[in-house]
Amino acid sequence: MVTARAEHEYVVVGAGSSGSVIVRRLLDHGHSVHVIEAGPDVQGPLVTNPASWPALFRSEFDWAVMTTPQTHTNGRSLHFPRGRIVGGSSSLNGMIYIRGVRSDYDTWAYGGATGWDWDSVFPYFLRSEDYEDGPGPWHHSGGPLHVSRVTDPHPTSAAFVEAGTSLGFPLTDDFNGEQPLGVGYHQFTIRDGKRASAWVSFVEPVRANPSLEVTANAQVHRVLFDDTRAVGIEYIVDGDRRQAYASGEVVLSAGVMGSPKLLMLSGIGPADHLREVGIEVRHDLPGVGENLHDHTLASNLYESKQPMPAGRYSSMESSLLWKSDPRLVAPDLQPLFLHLAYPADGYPVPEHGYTIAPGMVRPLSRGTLRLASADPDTPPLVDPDMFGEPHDLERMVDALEICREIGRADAFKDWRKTEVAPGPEAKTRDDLREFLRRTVSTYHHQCGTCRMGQDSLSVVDPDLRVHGLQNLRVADASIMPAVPSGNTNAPSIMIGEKAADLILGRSPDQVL
Ligand SMILES: Cc1cc2nc3c(=O)[nH]c(=O)nc-3n(C[C@H](O)[C@H](O)[C@H](O)COP(=O)(O)OP(=O)(O)OC[C@H]3O[C@@H](n4cnc5c(N)ncnc54)[C@H](O)[C@@H]3O)c2cc1C
Repeated sequence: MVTARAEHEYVVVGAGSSGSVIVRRLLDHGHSVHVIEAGPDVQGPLVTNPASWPALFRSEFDWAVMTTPQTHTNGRSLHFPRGRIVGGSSSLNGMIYIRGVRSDYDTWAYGGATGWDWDSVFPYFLRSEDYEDGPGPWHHSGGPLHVSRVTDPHPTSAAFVEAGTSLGFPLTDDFNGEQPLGVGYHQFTIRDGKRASAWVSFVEPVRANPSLEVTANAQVHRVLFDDTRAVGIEYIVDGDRRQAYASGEVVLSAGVMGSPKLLMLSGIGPADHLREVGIEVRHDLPGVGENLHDHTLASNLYESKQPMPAGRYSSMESSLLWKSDPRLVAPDLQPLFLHLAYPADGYPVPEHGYTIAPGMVRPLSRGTLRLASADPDTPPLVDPDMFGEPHDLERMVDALEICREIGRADAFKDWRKTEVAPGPEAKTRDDLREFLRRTVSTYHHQCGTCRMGQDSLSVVDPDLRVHGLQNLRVADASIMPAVPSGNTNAPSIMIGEKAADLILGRSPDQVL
C-alpha cells in the first residue's frame, strides 16, 4: 500500500501530441497537472524550422527505436524515429495535417470503441483547430492548433499535382473536406513559418498557470498502485528516483512504444511474458503490446536535371490519397511527394533529387512490442512484422506502379534526369517486390499497442480506462484499434481532446 501526499490532481506521462492536449484542457477546467516528459523542454531552430525535420532523425530528440530483424524485409532492422522532447513526435514530424476518413472511425466504433465513430470524434478535431482560412463545414477557427494551407507550392510539388491530374486522378482541394480522394496539397501544422507542435500550440500559451508543473528530462519507470488503484508514478531525474502522486488520475500518454512499455514495467501485461523477464504480475492483460501496426513508405527516387529550389514548408507539400480497388470503402494508398531525395537503402543519393514515395495506409500485418528486460533503460523489442501479410507488399507494389507512372508524366520533363530507385532495370512486379523488401521503411504512423475495445485482447475501454484497474488511463496513438487512412498527428491530438472530456466527465454535446 502506497500512502503519500498528492501534489496534483492529475499526473500525465509524456508531453507529446495527445499528452499536451490533455494537459491544456485539464488546466482550462481549473485542475492541477504535473506532466513528466523524458525529453528536454527546448525548442531551437532544428525543431522549429519546418524544413529541418530530416535532421532530427537519430538526433538527441529521437528515441531512435530499432525494430527486430524483419523476416519479410530481408532481415533488416528498421529505424523508427519517435520524438523525445516536449511535443513528442509532433516536434519531429512532417507537420502534415490530415484526419482520415469517416469509415476509419466508424470501424473503431463497430469493433467495440463505442463513442469513437466519426460523428462523435469530428467535433473534437474541430475543437483543436485554428484554420487559417476561417471556419466552414469542415474546419474551425479559434482553437489552439494552427492549420495552414500551401499557398506557394514548390515547382516540383506543382508538377506532381499536374502529373496526377494529367493521368486522370481527380484534384482534391481539401484532404480534410467533403471529397478527400485524389491528388492535392496538404494542410500543415505550421504557424508563421514555424512548426506548431502540440506542446507549442497547447501548453506554451498557458505555461505561466500556477496549477501546471512540468518536469522534463525525467523518465518514468513505473506506475504506483494502492491495490488496483493507480496513485502516482516513479521517475528518474538527474539520477534521482522520485515519485509524483495524483489525487485524481494517472494518464499515460507516452506513445505507441512508451505506454505499453510502462504498463508492462508496472506488472500489467501478458502474464507469461512478464514472468519471463522477471516482473511480478500485478494484472494479467494479454493485449498489452499486441496489435502493433504502421503505414509503410518507400522511395521512388529521381535525380533532377536542375538544382532544387528551397521550399517554404516541410518538403512534403502534395500527395495522392487513393484506392487500389474502387470497391474499397476507404483509401489504402497515399503516395507522397517530397522535393528532396529521400534515401532508399543501398542506392546513391543524388545531389539534386526528388522523391515520389509509395505509401500504403491500410496494413493487415500486425506485430508486437515486448520487453527485452525488466530494466526500464533497455529499449523494447519492437516487431511490426512488416509485410507479414503478403497483401501489404502487393498494395505497396500497386502504389509504386502509380508513383512511377506519375514520375514518367510530362509534367516532370523539366526535372526528370534519371530514376535512381528502383531504377530502369526494375520492370516486373517481381522486380518491384524485391526492391520493396530491400528498401521499405516506416511512414512513421505506428499505433495500436494498447488497443481500445471491449474484448479480452483490448487494453483500455472506450473511456480509455485500463481494464481491471482504477484511476489509470492511456491516451495516445497506442489506443487506436486500427490506423486511420492518413497521417496520425491530428488523430492523436483528437484522442487528447476526447480523453480530456472523458476525464472531466463532460458530455458529448459540450464539445464545441
Ligand atoms: C519522423 C516522423 C514524421 C511524422 N510525420 C507526420 C506528419 O507529417 N503528419 C502526421 O499527422 N503525423 C506524422 N507523424 C506521426 C505523428 O507525429 C504521431 O503519430 C503522433 O505524434 C503520436 O502522438 P502520441 O501522443 O501518441 O506520441 P508522442 O507524440 O510520440 O508522445 C509521447 C511522449 O512520451 C514521452 N515518453 C515516452 N516514454 C516516456 C517515459 N517512460 N517517461 C516520460 N516520458 C516518456 C516521449 O518522449 C514523447 O514526448 C510522424 C512521426 C514521426 C516520428
